[in-house]
Amino acid sequence: MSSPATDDFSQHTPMMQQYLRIKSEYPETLVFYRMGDFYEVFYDDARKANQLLDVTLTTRGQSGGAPVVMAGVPVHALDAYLAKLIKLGEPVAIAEQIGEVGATKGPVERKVVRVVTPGTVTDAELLADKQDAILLSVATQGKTFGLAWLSLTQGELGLAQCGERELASWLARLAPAEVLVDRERHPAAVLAARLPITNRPSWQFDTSLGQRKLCEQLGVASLQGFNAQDLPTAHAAAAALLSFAEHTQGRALSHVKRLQVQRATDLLDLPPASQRNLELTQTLRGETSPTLLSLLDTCRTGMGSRALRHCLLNPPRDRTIARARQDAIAELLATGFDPLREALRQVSDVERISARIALRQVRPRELAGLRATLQILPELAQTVPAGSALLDELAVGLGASPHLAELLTRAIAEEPAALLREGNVIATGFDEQLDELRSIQTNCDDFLLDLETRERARTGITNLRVQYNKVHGFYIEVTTSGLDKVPLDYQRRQTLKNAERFITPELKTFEDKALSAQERAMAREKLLYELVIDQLGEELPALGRLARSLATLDLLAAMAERAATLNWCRPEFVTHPCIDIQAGRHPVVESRLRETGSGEFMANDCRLDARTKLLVITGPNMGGKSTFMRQVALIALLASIGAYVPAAACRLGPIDAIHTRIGAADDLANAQSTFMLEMTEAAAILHSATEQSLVLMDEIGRGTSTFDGLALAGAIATHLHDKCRAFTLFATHYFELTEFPAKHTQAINMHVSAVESGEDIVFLHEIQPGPASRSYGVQVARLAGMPAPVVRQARAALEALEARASEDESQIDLFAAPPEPAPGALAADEPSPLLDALRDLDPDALSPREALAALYQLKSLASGRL
Ligand SMILES: Nc1ncnc2c1ncn2[C@@H]1O[C@H](COP(=O)(O)OP(=O)(O)OP(=O)(O)O)[C@@H](O)[C@H]1O
Repeated sequence: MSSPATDDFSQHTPMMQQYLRIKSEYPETLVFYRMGDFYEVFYDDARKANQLLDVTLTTRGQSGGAPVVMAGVPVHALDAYLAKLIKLGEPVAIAEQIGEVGATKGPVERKVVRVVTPGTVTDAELLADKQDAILLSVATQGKTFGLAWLSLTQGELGLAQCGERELASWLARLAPAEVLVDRERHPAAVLAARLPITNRPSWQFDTSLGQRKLCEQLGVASLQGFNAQDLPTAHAAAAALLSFAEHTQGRALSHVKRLQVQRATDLLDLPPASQRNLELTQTLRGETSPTLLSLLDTCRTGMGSRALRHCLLNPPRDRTIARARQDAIAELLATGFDPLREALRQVSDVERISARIALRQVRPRELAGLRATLQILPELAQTVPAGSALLDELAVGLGASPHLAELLTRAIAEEPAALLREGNVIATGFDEQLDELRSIQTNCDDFLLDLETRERARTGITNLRVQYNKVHGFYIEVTTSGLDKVPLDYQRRQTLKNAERFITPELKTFEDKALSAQERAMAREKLLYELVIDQLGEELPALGRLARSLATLDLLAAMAERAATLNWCRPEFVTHPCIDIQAGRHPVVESRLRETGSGEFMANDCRLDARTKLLVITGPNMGGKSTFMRQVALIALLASIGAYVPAAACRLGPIDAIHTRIGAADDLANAQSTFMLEMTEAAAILHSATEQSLVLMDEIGRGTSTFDGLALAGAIATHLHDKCRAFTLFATHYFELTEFPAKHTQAINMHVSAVESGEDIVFLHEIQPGPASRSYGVQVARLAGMPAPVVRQARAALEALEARASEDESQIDLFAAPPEPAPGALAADEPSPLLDALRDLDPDALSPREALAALYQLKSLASGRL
């Protein structure tokens, strides 16, 4: 049968009634119901578990007149199963036994203690070491989107608001593990990003509820202190976010005390296409290496790796942070970073351990790891060079809480058991009562030996043995041959094939004492552990500071190491617009060449400034155009995060965005053809690029017929040059575009060089001024192993085409200013201030004087004077 309806519980067994009640509160979530050493799942959940986890379906007894379909997973294997389900985007509610067994009539009390979802996992085993799980909530109000996100392990909240066009960038930048949306409204960008979605009821996306919850969470009366008061849509998202996070953790989130408001204008805009095309964290094939991140990440800790990924995807526009990081890296390079990196090897993941302390899920061995980290802090601090403001500040962060190390040393055993319920977690000497209870257990062996000797002497049974097992407790075992000597005070406990087992009043008294001592020791240990967590909980802010200091030190030391190993230089920031790179290299291509021994990378300059804003780059396929363009973008990005860059020298003015339009595969899943995708991305760039943006356009227009493509490429280049005035690298195979600079003062021609030797072609990968002389497509095809007859035919056809083209003298101006549209013929999507003003007018709300003023304004707009 499928899961029983919720209203007929009474026909079920008491245990199934309890289960069904719990399940009715989590109808859309798999419920893991604890029964002794197993978590059981029932009915439809069991069938799902059978499919997803390959666990065996069974039936057990009857309840409500039908067999109970169930499946189970052993408690010790829970993490492995959870990891699998989380990967599949399947949330799990964990119902534990919270009452004493046998304390009440009927089944032992059970309660859902937490719900594990992709965005709210905190278990070290379930999280990727180098990536944080971000839970994001998206609210929609009119055309505004509100974002609120939470990293449970970092204890940090984020808020932002954006328009529809920017939403995709935010999603790409945050890369959430789970997105909460109003079940009535699914924003298109969220669907397109194909992220795991969790639906929440509409009423939870409420602005005033969000404000209240945020204030409560942060312990403040107003959000003004965080500069977060004027973000109503983000507050609505926060309402749903905080409710969900509390619901999954089954408790308030006491450690979440930091709030960061991000405004799109604070960050360098890196749209999803740029992240993808520049292969920042993933290759175009979706692998994690080789990418910029995989090359940069030599961090020694998971905290450092996560901080590095975060800073790579969130480059600030303001250069203050970058300058501070550069100073720190310079200091580390001058003084040496190896001792610091060596010390960082011994550091455990303080960030995640702190979160698990806050959520009261921390395991004994994690506390032992925290203790070891705290103990080496003084030594680690010695390895941080002085002299840079940032390093000095971070060194102070390491000085946190010496008494915490002392508490953990006193309280936690040197090598604690993996789980609290295994005992031997609290150190000897920490608590008198616990020591006493434990000594009863240790003395147990002595007592049993002593009793055995005494009883052998008393009864004359020489092979009599005193023993213990879990099921029958303590007993005296006598083999059949000795049974006639058994005294009267021996009471039979169990009969075996060749022996009998007995108990005596003395042994019974001892058993009661020993067993209760064990139970009491266990309970005492649990209580003491909770008290230690309480004390640690009070130090969470200090632990948070420590985690951030360690993460940043690791990140800076890794950046210094990369700069030294890969021979990178410190970029200089200037206030005037320019991108001036001397002997720049593509870091990933360069290291690949080195690894595979395929030769040296050819370094190239790039000079863009107020006078030269657009480079038309031509040259043969495989010549290195894409590599050159990407390297310029990567260098600009690396500089923005404060890293050194792969160049001999580099000077950069302000940059607000990196836009890229580079060939991509068809996006079949979103039903977009290659050409449609190309135009959509190009349109987005033309709409948002500014004078401070860097734009890479690689072979725009190649997805359609030659004339269409050429015409579009010309018009797009003109728009970028005349209207956006962005720094643009424009690679193209259309030779006609080499005419562009003749008519556009801020554009110049560049080409990648190649030389012909006989029928072959040799790529020099050198960027030189001027247009390319020809495209060498046929030679490249020959290199690629094209059959000789095809190459011959193509060469002949090419010659004929070139001859015909040179006969046709008629010239078309590809770059002429666009003709004015006929009056009244505005395209539907073309912005018109006149129509906008007209639409905004509400005639019923105007006084006669206002109506007259409005009429004048409309007339001015119509004549183009406004
Ligand atoms: N500066 C360089 N030094 C050494 N090798 C290079 C350099 N630039 C590119 N290469 C090598 O040449 C290959 C092709 O480069 P790239 O893809 O940039 O060419 P392209 O001109 O954009 O070609 P296409 O027009 O076919 O896209 C790279 O994979 C790399 O191995």
